[in-house]
Amino acid sequence: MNVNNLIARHRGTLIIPIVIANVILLANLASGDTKSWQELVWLDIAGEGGAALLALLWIVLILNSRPGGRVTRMLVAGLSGIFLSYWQDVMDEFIRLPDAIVWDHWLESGAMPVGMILLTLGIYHWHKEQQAISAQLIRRERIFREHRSLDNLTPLSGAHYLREQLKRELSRPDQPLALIMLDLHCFDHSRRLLGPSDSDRLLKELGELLLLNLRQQDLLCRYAGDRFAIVLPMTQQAEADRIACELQQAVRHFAFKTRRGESHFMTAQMGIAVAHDDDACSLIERANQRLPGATASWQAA
Ligand SMILES: Nc1nc2c(ncn2[C@@H]2O[C@H](COP(=O)(O)OP(=O)(O)OP(=O)(O)O)[C@@H](O)[C@H]2O)c(=O)[nH]1
Repeated sequence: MNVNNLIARHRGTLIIPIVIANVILLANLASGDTKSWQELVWLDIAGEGGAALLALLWIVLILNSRPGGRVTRMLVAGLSGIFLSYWQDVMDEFIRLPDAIVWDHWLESGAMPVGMILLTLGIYHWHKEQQAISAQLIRRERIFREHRSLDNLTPLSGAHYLREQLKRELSRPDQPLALIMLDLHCFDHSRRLLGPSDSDRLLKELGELLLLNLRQQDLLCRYAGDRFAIVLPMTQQAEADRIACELQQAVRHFAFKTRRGESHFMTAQMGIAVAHDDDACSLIERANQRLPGATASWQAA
């Protein structure tokens, strides 16, 4: 946990419970008498003090794992209420307040339920937020399932994973399956123009772009170099043609930004094969051969 970073990001949110805790401490000291050593009940101090410290720790953990914003503020406000209620409880163990004072009871009994309500609302909105994030990530889930076969640049799965997945898909009888091979046009020229670092980033960003244009069930792999493979389960020729066309448009309109801030445009060529009594290798071979200018010997690394 980087404390400096945490303080820099959430200074405003952190400072409020700390200032209130100090005000409560001063108010107790100003209004009451300190208890003698013999009067202290150590079990209560440990229980209430421990609970206050835990609530404080939760605040720090939440701030450390979340960006700022409404949901984070709600969670912190809820936990702050719980923390301040326990904090006043601990004060009672050290300082005796006159019977005429009632604000300590209000603080002890009021801050806890208010804190709980705010925390519940915060958790509810966090859950909603997480659902939205999960919906975004679900398309990538297939890619991250097999970490062993990830390509270390993009990171998409490679040719080996592609063959495994094709074998699995082709073993299901009577289910149409299409494969698109997408090859960047003249990427060698782009690589020389952009340099190794920018051209690597281009491949990475292009992978992201392609993913965004695919359906949930589709699988994107980096077959080799500047060639991507897209497995389209339950897909006939017409649908595969439409998806290939959309991907081609997406690549064409992608304005990659170089480190110098210039836009670099690419085009892609497609080879589409729909499975008919194929095994994984023959389907890949046919899709590769349908790329414009393809040679039969083209193989993944
Ligand atoms: N930056 C970068 N370049 C790569 C990577 N893998 C392969 N390349 C480059 O990709 C280029 C592929 O070149 P070619 O196979 O000739 O393809 P092309 O230039 O697109 O030619 P056509 O496909 O015929 O249009 C080569 O220059 C490789 O060095 C990589 O991981 N990063």
